[in-house]
Amino acid sequence: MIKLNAVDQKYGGTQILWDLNLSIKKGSRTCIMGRNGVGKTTLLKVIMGMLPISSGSLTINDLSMEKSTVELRPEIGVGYVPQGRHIFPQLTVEENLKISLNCKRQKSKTIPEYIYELFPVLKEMLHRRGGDLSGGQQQQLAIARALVLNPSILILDEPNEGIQPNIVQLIRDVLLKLNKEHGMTIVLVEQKLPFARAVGEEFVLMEKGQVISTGPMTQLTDELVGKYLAV
Ligand SMILES: Nc1ncnc2c1ncn2[C@@H]1O[C@H](COP(=O)(O)OP(=O)(O)OP(=O)(O)O)[C@@H](O)[C@H]1O
Repeated sequence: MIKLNAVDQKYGGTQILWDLNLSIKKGSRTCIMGRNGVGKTTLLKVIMGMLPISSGSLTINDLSMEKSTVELRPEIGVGYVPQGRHIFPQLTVEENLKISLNCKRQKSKTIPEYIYELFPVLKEMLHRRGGDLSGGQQQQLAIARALVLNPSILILDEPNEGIQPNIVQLIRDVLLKLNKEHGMTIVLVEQKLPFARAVGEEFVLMEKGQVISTGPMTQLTDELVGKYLAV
């Protein structure tokens, strides 16, 4: 369970998140939506401990996280796939994956086989440099790298940005499988409505740094879409 209560966040003097309240259930698939610049990425970075909060509280699995840094997230089972992927271009696919194994939580020092079952292309390209992969392959690598630590919560920031349709489908299927078969909590920022509807079972709508509506995806009405998502 991830819980934010009355969270404010500022970049220098500019306040981005305002009195933000949010509760994400264990085992759910939650899609955070809203127009460009409303604070979706900032919210994920706050959850990840990459940005400090000015006031309010953040708990993950009932642990108080306001003061804890990003390094603690893998230790408590939170995986993150950042916007833009951020893989290491000079390292091979295998080296990119093995970097996660340095985390203390990880007792085994081998890459779990199920990762290659989810993303077979990575096994074929194990010794290729990350920077030489296509955008879609890099995105698979970014997700796989987060999965190496067997997280119980996986947080993804626009995993489909600039990705071709067949890889978008693969990512959709992988996220559904991780949730349904591994019980993983999935939290994603997604702009594209069809993908959000296919993967999310809960929606969170943001506007001007606040959560203004939440509920089951089936209740994301055309009126809400028109008001808060349509450009
Ligand atoms: N490092 C920063 N310093 C100052 N302001 C920032 C910084 N990063 C983001 N912002 C501002 O914070 C606001 C929210 O940005 P954020 O990236 O969280 O929005 P978003 O909803 O994820 O947008 P998008 O859909 O375009 O990715 C924007 O006005 C942005 O310009």
